[in-house]
Amino acid sequence: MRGTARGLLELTRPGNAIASGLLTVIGSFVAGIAGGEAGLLLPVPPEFRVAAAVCATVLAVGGGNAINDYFDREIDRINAPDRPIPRGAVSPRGALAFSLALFVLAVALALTLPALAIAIAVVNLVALVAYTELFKGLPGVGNLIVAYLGGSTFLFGGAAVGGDLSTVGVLFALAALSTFAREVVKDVEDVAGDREEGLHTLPIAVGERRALVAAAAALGLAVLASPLPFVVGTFGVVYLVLVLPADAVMCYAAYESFGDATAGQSRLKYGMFLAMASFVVGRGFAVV
Ligand SMILES: CC(C)=CCC/C(C)=C/CC/C(C)=C/CC/C(C)=C/COC[C@H](O)COP(=O)(O)O
Ligand SMILES: CC(C)=CCC/C(C)=C/CC/C(C)=C/CC/C(C)=C/COP(=O)(O)OP(=O)(O)O
Ligand SMILES: [Mg+2]
Repeated sequence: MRGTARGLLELTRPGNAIASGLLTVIGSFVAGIAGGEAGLLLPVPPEFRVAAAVCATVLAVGGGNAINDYFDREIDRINAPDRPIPRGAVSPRGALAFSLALFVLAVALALTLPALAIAIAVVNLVALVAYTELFKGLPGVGNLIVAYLGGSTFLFGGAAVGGDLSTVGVLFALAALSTFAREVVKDVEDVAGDREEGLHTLPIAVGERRALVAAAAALGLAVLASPLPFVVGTFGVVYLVLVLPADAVMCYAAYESFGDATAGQSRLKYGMFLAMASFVVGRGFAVV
């Protein structure tokens, strides 16, 4: 039983779910927490809406990850044998029921938010459910969807408080470009299992080297655009100082991916978390 509970928690990829919740908080603060009441079904105060949006994000990401592992249960015998379903900690039916329960809770919380936030939540939930079966096997399409999903957390947080989405839009682009790069590197890592399953991911369709060049180009664009929250947005100079080391880690990771995709995608994630920290601290210093 304890094994099952641990397996269920692992299915949600709690680190990613919590990080996504943090991106939502950042979106709310950057957009302006005192934002408007337009399009609300219920008269919910903005502070409660931030909490509801964060919890909806954490639950939706947890559900999205669990349903991905449900659909990937065969392929993960090759690509990820230690995941909870292939190692027997959780049954496929249990994983599916768990993910649906998380989605229902996420929708219930999203209904307390303005219309734009509800629309983002609905689009994201459809994308999360459809991703593995419909889009993951089309070259680049699945990667673009996960990139959109990662970036959309900022928009969701901003929309939850009815705030100004201009700087939030820049954060969306940075997160989406860097997530696209990492997803392509992850596909290079997974080529063996994906090929056996008949998927046409980007590296299978165009070759590993070209796919890695596309990933490096997307990451390069993100790094070049990373000063924008300072230049055209509301971020202070502390942000600029902190984002530079994050940029350096991500550039090195993209280079490393050409020799070792597993090490590259893992370092890329570390760089993205550093960038996320620079958003939090840099934005905080702009306020005081
Ligand atoms: C250049 C620049 C400043 C970029 C910004 C980078 C930034 C802040 C990116 C946000 C990405 C982030 C921390 C996302 C949270 C976690 C998340 C939603 C990850 C996506 O997960 C999908 C992935 O395929 C799951 O795999 P794994 O992580 O290997 O378990
Ligand atoms: C704001 C709201 C309502 C939702 C947020 C939605 C977000 C941020 C989702 C993040 C991306 C996510 C969790 C995608 C889930 C599916 C996925 C790509 C899981 C990764 O699975 P792996 O098994 O590592 O990779 P592949 O299955 O793609 O090969
Ligand atoms: Mg998977």
